[in-house]
Amino acid sequence: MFANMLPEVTTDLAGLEEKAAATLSPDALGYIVPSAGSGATARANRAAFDKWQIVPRMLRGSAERDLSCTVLGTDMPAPVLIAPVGVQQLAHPDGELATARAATALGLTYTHSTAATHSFEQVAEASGTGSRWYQLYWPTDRDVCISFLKRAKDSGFTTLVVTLDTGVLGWRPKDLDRGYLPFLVNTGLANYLTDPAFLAGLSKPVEQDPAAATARWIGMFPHVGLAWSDLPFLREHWDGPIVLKGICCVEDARLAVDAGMDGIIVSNHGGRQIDGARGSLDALPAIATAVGGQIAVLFDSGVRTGADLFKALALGADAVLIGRPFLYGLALAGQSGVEQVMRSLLAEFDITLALSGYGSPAELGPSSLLPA
Ligand SMILES: Cc1cc2nc3c(=O)[nH]c(=O)nc-3n(C[C@H](O)[C@H](O)[C@H](O)COP(=O)(O)O)c2cc1C
Ligand SMILES: O=C(O)C(=O)c1ccccc1
Repeated sequence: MFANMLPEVTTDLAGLEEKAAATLSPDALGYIVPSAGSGATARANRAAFDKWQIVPRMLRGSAERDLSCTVLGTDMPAPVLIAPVGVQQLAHPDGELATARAATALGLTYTHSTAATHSFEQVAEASGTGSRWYQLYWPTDRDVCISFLKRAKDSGFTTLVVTLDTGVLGWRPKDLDRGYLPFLVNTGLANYLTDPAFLAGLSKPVEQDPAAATARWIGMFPHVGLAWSDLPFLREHWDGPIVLKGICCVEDARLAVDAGMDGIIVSNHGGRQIDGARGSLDALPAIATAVGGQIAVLFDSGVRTGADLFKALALGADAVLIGRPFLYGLALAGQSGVEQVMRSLLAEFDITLALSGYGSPAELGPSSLLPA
């Protein structure tokens, strides 16, 4: 009888990458798993978690834990979200639709990437009553930007996440050596190719001149010149909460507060952008101390296990985004794979809380950890 209780996707969260790697095409593998340059930032992300150890407390546990929380008006069953990840069809043919469905099934918030392989409207339908946020890659074309914001709002995306660390794609040798741009562009343009403002800039239908569509996208994606003074434009065109993604230091966190932002995501993009950047978790404590309580402080990069969730929350994160692990679940078993990975993460987190003497994530704090 126990045979049908065996998990389809491994519960070994730290071993997911190896399992998923075996199912991915060489293009997908080269794109999803590696990081920028020599991989130093990705290693720093993991090393940052190993610098902290959990201090378990005895005889004060709660028989029932309550993991729920509210972040920027979004109710969450646990302080965990699905990170924005582009081109998810590389991992599985159902792509973002499977991920959005899995998020809805678990009550988790799904964050829709501008570089998705399914459009706002398709994802909204798949997500149904589920909670959804929208991640903006701010196009240099003003009309396309405004159109994206409007479509996201009309499709029920409640919070805007603005990614600042990808003004241009990082130096990724594993992709560059395979000449990866065509597959990235061919799969990752769903939002653009369904956008009236994007299509209005093309002189021929896309089918007749796909290269022109690609060129238009390449022309508007890089946005290195963005400045703090550009942010009021977003307030004009977005009436919900706005969160800046990619914050790595206290100075920028303070500027986000000064700019009237509602939250930040402390993140180095999973090590995919700058090679040799500091570990994301290394940046978190000082940022949380400086601006926590004034704006929402979210975190990602390098989280792999429930114990990692515990550490990030103890160091001041209000909630944590999960990147590659859910993508590995998607690669292994589509919607069900995403659900299994996220369930495992949440279960391990709950067990870690229980064993350490906590009844809820809000009880975690600096005294929950000691330096290793
Ligand atoms: C394949 C892949 C594609 C990504 N695409 C996006 C994206 O479109 N927008 C974005 O803001 N971040 C993107 N990210 C970064 C994630 O949102 C997140 O910051 C990162 O994956 C967290 O690190 P982790 O993978 O170690 O959990 C992507 C990450 C991966 C692995
Ligand atoms: O690869 C990424 O990390 C990413 O953010 C991205 C950027 C452009 C298109 C697709 C994904």
